Amino acid sequence: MNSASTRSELKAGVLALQGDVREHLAALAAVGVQAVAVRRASELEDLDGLILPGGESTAMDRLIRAFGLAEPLKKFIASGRAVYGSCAGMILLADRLAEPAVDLAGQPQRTLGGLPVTVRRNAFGRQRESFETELEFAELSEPERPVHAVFIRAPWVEATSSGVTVLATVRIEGIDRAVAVRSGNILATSFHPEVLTQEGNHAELRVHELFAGMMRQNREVLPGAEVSRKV
Ligand SMILES: NC(=O)CC[C@H](N)C(=O)O
Repeated sequence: MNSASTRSELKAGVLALQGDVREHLAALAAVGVQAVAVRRASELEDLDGLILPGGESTAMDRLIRAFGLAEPLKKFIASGRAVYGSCAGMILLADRLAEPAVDLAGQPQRTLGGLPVTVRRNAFGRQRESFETELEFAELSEPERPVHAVFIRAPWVEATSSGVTVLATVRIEGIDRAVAVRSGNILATSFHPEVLTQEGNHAELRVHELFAGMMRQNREVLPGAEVSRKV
């Protein structure tokens, strides 16, 4: 039997259709999690968790539909296993988009949903398309040490429903904008802790550690829940 609950090592997938897949695979490996690229529904079966990487959410949405992955991914998210979306991944996890992109046929982009928030794409405006800053981030190890956060045409969380915890904010024009949130098994950040700095180190590994902790906790909450883990 090859189910998540019978393996001692945590195993996480990174959706590998588009975006910064390699960086997330490397960050997971760096925190001691077995990491695999996911392109097919069958590859979701024995995972403890899944990362939706940064990239371009409209392109990812198109590829998700083209590969028949929308329903399997929605089921995975609903199964309670840990899911983490960075940047475009946050957009894909949002239940609602403030201003979804519209394709040539006039169709608004769709999301997978699961995270009960409203997300605004490319929210920081032209002057701040890409920037780096130090953030306070709740729930991380060494909470007094700020997170080095890299934002690239990033979204923010504009509104949250109850049950959503805001873990980090950035103050823009006097308003604190949520850039890291958690709701149950779902974690999302507007920024990219997985990217490499000029020194070749990950910008931040503690977010992936938090994600690994969510996977570990899940194993305790859902011991031997093989049936519900099947996607
Ligand atoms: N770095 C990113 O993932 C950017 C997200 C991108 N702006 C989008 O809408 O999908």
